[in-house]
Amino acid sequence: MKKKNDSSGSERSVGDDGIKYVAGAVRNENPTRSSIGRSNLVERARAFDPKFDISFSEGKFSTHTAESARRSSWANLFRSEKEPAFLFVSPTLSDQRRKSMEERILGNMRDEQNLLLSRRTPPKTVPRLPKHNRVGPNMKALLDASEHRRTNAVKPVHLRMTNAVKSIFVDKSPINKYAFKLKKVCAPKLKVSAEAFQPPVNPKTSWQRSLLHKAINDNFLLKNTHKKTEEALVDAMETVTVPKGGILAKQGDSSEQEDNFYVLQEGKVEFLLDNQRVKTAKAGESFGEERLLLRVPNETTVKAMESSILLRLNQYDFRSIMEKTIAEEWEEESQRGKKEQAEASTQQQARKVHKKDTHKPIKKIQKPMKQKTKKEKKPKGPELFDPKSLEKHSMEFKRQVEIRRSIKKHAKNWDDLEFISVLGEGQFGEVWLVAAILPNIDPSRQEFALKIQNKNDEEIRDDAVAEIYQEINVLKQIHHPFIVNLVNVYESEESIDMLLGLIPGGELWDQIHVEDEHGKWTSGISERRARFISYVLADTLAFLHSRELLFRDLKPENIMIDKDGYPILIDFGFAKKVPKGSLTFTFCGTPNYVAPEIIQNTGQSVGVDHWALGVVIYEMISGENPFFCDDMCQVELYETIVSEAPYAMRDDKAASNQVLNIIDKLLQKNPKKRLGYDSPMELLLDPWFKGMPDLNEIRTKRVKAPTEEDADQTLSFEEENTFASSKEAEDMTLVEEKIEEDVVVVGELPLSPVKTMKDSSKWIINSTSKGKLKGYYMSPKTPLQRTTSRERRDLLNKKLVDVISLDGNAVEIDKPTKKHTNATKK
Ligand SMILES: Nc1ncnc2c1ncn2[C@@H]1O[C@H](COP(=O)(O)OP(=O)(O)OP(=O)(O)O)[C@@H](O)[C@H]1O
Repeated sequence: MKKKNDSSGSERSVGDDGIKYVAGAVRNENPTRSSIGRSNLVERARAFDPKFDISFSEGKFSTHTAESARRSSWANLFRSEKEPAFLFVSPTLSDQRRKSMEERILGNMRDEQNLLLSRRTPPKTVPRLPKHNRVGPNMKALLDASEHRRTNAVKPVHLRMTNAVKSIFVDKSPINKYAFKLKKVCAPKLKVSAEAFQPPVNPKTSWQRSLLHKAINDNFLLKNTHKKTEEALVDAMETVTVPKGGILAKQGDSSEQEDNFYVLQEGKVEFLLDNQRVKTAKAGESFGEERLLLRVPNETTVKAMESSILLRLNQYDFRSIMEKTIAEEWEEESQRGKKEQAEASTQQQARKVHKKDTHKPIKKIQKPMKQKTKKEKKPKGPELFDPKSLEKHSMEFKRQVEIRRSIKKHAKNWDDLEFISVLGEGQFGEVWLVAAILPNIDPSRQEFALKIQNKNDEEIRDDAVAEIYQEINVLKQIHHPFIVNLVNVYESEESIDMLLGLIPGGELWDQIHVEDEHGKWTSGISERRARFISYVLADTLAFLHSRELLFRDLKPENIMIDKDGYPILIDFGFAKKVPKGSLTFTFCGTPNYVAPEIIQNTGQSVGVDHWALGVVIYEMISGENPFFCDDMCQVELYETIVSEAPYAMRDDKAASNQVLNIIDKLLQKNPKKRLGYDSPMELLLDPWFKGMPDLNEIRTKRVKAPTEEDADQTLSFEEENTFASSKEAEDMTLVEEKIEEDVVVVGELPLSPVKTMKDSSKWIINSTSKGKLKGYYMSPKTPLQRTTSRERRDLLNKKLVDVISLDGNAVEIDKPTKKHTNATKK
């Protein structure tokens, strides 16, 4: 084990065995016991994985309040007040993530910033259980159990933990999953409609204007705004002066008055975390961009270090200006497009007439031609879902209609339901397993899920009740085999409760992240299943989009798996009707899944769901989020989504070229270039879905959904799907040396020879048509991983250009049957 001291006194360790370790720690002078306990931590870490190593070093840090702890990630660094803190990183973490974490955490330690975090946030104390007068049989016991569950519950955090951390720190009770539940967010409603909004114009010098333009163009959130919008934003900013010691923002404050973005014109400000300076800003710098997006608590207090002049923009003005100017631009663009199209068609007609009948008087030619209504070209591909066709063919569909009718008759009231257990927890209440007796249905005792949503909860957002009604309205309109079935609605003074069809297979999240009996977590599902689930989801989204509905909260928690292994969409709280050709603007969704245009406020259309689908596919394959890193705060996450490519997928994950390609196409930053923007068929006809069963067979569930047990078949499900993977990760440097030894270059490689992974006695080579090797190769001796980083691919390209022979034996190469396009991730 090599150890390298850095200037902070923290240590970094690199294992000789090729496994990456990072372990650093700081502790204060009074290292008594912590709630976790250092030795306990080491012991548990090693129980999880004997190779897991942790080293410690001395350092100083100051005390923390629960508030600062709450705002930070608790995945990598743990402490409780006046007690030791530990930094550790899962050995399964990819190089890139590890590096980024190391830089952030150790870098921050060097800056003497305190990043030390608390393990738990305080339990929720507000009881939000149904009132006793509404209690059905056995409810008392359930209430007690539920109360216990609640007081012991770990409040949902917006961050994911590395698997290693999960397995060490999370106790094994069923409440644990709530610890990982991602919180959804939504911006407050605008006070006046953007159309009616009159953007303010505050006078400014030309010097101030250029300062603001520069600040806008330097800011990840604002830099892509159009010229007109940018001018309006500059106009709207107002000048504020603060004396030395004046407070611009208070830590933890989430009031409307603090929804401001600032550009510092003159002076200096400091950012205080629990009264300790963590950062300063000088003239020309900006801060507070997160407050333009959402009403979130301030991370720090911002205080003027000297008398300062700032330019300020508030959230409502920002959002209204964006919405107004972008909607206008959008409208202008579409009018321009229509005009150009009409002109082109008139000219074409005129040319035709002119050609045919040149002797006719010009006047006649100029007469507006009656435009032939061109039959819209039907895109090639499967037909979109039509509920009527299903009504005719699907027994299950008919049964649902009967059940809905029967409930209206036999379980009209809440009291007619039998409460069985809690199935899940939502933001404003719980989801219960309930049963109703329906005499005309076989069997007569039918089980459902009851989503209880409290109207008077003190934590409830202003717009949340409207959201509940919105969800009900949307679900009432749509009937689809893969969208949760709304059976009935019960309303009282306290809550609005939705009786839903029971989806017994749990959330997709639970299938992606699985804990075995030893507490070890594995993440990711087989590509075969991921492909099936994605195909069904793409079809379901196409249906919603054809109804002009955006879902806006696609994530593994909102995709349930039914008894047959099919994915069902739940939670339509953010679904919104957006007419074709229009945009919507309000920031809604779950941070890890929001598209760049949501963050940048440039208008949302179908692309936001396609982006989220890209993230979900990435997560199903890799078990990780493509943009989120364990110690990120929300602004960093948003910046990564807007500006950076997804993380390279971990090398121990099997992934075909096709899946990497579709992820790339869905995670296009520009929504107009994103797969599915022009037509849902683009998505359904993507090469990754080639060979999928007929959609009508799927919609009527006549196709058996693949299970994890079928995972082996994955590799032969299509000849052109190339796989190369090994579960044992190899250290990159070792692999590179072996390439040098083993590879003999003998000739030219014409096209893409493809073999399945099972045939691992041969090299698997996948090249582009130009003869450059890019992508997959393996041998029994050197189980190389699919290359994931561009530098590494380039390096290998140089080394493995033409035909490859292993240990002197010529490689048997099959003649390719099909030409492969775009074989690797760019
Ligand atoms: N029809 C159902 N069948 C079985 N379980 C369900 C059903 N609907 C919801 N659940 C469970 O309850 C959980 C919460 O439901 P849902 O996501 O609809 O609530 P929510 O209040 O919108 O949650 P959040 O706001 O946290 O996303 C789900 O994640 C799931 O585990």
